[in-house]
Amino acid sequence: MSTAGIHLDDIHKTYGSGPGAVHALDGFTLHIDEGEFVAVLGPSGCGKSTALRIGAGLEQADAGEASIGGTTPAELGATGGLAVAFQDNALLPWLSVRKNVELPFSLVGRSVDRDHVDDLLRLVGLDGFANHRPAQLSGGMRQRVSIARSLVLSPHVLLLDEPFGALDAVTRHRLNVELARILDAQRSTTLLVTHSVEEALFLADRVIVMSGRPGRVKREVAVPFGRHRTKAVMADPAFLALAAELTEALDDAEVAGGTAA
Ligand SMILES: Nc1ncnc2c1ncn2[C@@H]1O[C@H](COP(=O)(O)OP(=O)(O)OP(=O)(O)O)[C@@H](O)[C@H]1O
Repeated sequence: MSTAGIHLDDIHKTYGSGPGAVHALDGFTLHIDEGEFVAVLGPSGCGKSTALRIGAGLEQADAGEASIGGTTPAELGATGGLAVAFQDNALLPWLSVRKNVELPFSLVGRSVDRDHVDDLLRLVGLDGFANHRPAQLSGGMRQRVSIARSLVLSPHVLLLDEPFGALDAVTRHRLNVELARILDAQRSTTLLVTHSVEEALFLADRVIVMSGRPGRVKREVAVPFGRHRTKAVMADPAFLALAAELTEALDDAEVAGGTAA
């Protein structure tokens, strides 16, 4: 087994009980190799975030096993080896941009690496905003702070739950390019939950399509482009063909599983 690969094995998860119980995952299995980037697509409510939260140790599976290189996600998270970024960027409003990005150092009891924080702020285009508070930033800028914070400890494992979902298309694409560049330098094992087929294909080494709830892996596509992708790849006939294939698989999953969350 790889040292920092993500292993979700035969995961079952039901919320609640009785007639109102929601069967979110039923035998969900996903293995991500060390350094690999996997994007997960699926109908709304199919259990994507549930799978990610179980992989992050934020939620317990009813049955099945979540492990990362032989340890539990919670143990890895406690040492800073695992980081999560959500769409709701959850910055602390009373702290500056810099202090928000530095926060994970104190959470794991490490001294702040100011040079690394400076590098990250530069990489996400926020070096002129280090002393601003979140309320003084646009939504896209706050999202970049959140991304920088998730990367600051150079985590082995990065879990991204729709981190760009609330952004306009132009900002979203720019952040996709920035993230790809950062992950080129810092090879975190990455799981991205997204609703965007193009985002999945632009960023990932492999794309998974889940079925409607209870979610299982329904389709899997290896992305045949190297890292160092530029916008031009999105016009490549192979990219367009894969985007069409994944969109169809997603439509089929919605029809088969219904969309009620
Ligand atoms: N804490 C919870 N309590 C009860 N039900 C929950 C909870 N979290 C998720 N669910 C339910 O489990 C199902 C799967 O939710 P989940 O958030 O994993 O789906 P998703 O695929 O990420 O959806 P979306 O794409 O809309 O974000 C949904 O029906 C949701 O309502």
